[in-house]
Amino acid sequence: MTELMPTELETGVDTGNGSADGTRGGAGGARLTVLAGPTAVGKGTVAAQIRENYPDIWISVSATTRKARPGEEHGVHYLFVSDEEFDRMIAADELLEWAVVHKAARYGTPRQPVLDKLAEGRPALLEIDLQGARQVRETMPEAHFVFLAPPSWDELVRRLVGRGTETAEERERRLETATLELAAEKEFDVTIVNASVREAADQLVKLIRSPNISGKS
Ligand SMILES: Nc1nc2c(ncn2[C@@H]2O[C@H](COP(=O)(O)OP(=O)(O)O)[C@@H](O)[C@H]2O)c(=O)[nH]1
Ligand SMILES: Nc1ncnc2c1ncn2[C@@H]1O[C@H](COP(=O)(O)OP(=O)(O)O)[C@@H](O)[C@H]1O
Repeated sequence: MTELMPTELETGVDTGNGSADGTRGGAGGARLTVLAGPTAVGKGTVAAQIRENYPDIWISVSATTRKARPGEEHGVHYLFVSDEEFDRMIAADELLEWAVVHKAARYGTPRQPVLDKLAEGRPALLEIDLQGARQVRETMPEAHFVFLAPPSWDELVRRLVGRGTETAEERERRLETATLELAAEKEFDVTIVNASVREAADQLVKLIRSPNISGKS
């Protein structure tokens, strides 16, 4: 695991030399980047910032069995599917990875769109939980694995409470999971500390566009 400083990130240069290893597109040297981190660290916020400002980066739309929240659109934020449809996707081997998250609902990454984007040479980003990141590491070890960390534990709790989308009981459960997730930081190639959303997003974009980190070929 490497703690990347902004100056190191500046040096990430896309050589345009793609390879045919399945995780990098031929034309643009695009590679899959996986972003994970504890609940409420700001994964969704950083991903939204990238979606808005860097349209060249493709962000995977996950399938989920959870209900849509007000303002969420099918096909934009998630593919909201029934339990039966999720079962079918698993049985048909359509998911690159999937997991039950926060003991609440199932989430999974449709495989084909990811492979299509990488084949086109377009950089692709998955914003998924730790269990999913571990599965992708098994099947696509050449991907970039990026851990988004909070500036401190207290700030993580403040963000979770401040978001106001969970009950006190759900928050307790998420914080228990967060303790385990923070301990997994060392499994990742790079850590980005999400102090400022803009800076974290910019650092992540540099990584997404960079063909190599941590000595990966
Ligand atoms: N394994 C896996 N986790 C996912 C996927 N999509 C989203 N997640 C994770 O599911 C968790 C819950 O996401 P969400 O329902 O948007 O709630 P929130 O991020 O806590 O507001 C987050 O930790 C996401 O990273 C996916 O396709 N696979
Ligand atoms: N860098 C940051 N500084 C302050 N607040 C942040 C930052 N990043 C995210 N937040 C806030 O923290 C809360 C959790 O962010 P969210 O993106 O929902 O987390 P996650 O997707 O990791 O669960 C939200 O209220 C969001 O506005």
